[in-house]
Amino acid sequence: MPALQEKVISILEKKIKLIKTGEEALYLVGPVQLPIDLDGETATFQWYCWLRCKEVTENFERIIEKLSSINLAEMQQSSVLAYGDFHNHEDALIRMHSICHTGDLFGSKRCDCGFQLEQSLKMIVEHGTGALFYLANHEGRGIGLFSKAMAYVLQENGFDTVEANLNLGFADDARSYSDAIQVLKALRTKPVKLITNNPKKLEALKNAGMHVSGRTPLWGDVSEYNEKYLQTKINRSGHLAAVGGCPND
Ligand SMILES: Nc1nc2c(ncn2[C@@H]2O[C@H](COP(=O)(O)OP(=O)(O)OP(=O)(O)O)[C@@H](O)[C@H]2O)c(=O)[nH]1
Repeated sequence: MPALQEKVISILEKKIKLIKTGEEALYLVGPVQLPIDLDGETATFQWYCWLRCKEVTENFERIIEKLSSINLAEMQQSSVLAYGDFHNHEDALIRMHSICHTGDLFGSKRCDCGFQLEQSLKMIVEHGTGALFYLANHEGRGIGLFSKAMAYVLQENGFDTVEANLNLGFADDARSYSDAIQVLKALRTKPVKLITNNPKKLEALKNAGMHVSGRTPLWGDVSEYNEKYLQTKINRSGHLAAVGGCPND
């Protein structure tokens, strides 16, 4: 093997972790220092990304060699931004954030996702220790971007969010947290406090054996554009309303 490749492999294999999940494996790469701008202040997170593979091996060279022949850009990967002493600190705040192309990237006001993404990062930094998991296979609550566009068309024709998903043949919520939880366990075993309004996320963590010490709600950025969406989350999807009532009361 040429010298450069050996060098590349020796650099990378120190930064890869194998997480066995039954017959398959997750390969976690990181940490990479990621300085992030939050309201003009720079906060440096430790960024990790993971990939699920059928092959289970500690010979990471095999995995690195395969990368250029699989079209990873066609299937987005999930990642996590950890902050502070995430492994050891007694008290950590975490967010399991479902990808939202329209809200997170475009700043769409039809949902509250973009607001929640930015706010969660700020809350984690303020808290001192935590992590934000950015779950790339969760678009549209697990239906994918193209189907979400169709769901939006239905919503523009009188359907609510839940009805739109159901009428397209999907479950209301098809998200799985299992890979993210495996990664969380690899990074931290101490208790976590979850930023969410969704009790299903708490259940997923508890059912997987994580010690969840509590929940921090996150409502906000209510507008005429997302009012109905937020109400539907509370009335039909089981989200816990803000203290004192619905977020737009
Ligand atoms: N199918 C569908 N998905 C949507 C819609 N608006 C936002 N989403 C997706 O919903 C996901 C976020 O789920 P939410 O139900 O808003 O919130 P949650 O993650 O369950 O709960 P929180 O932790 O409190 O944010 C993201 O993946 C968005 O892409 C919509 O109108 N239809």
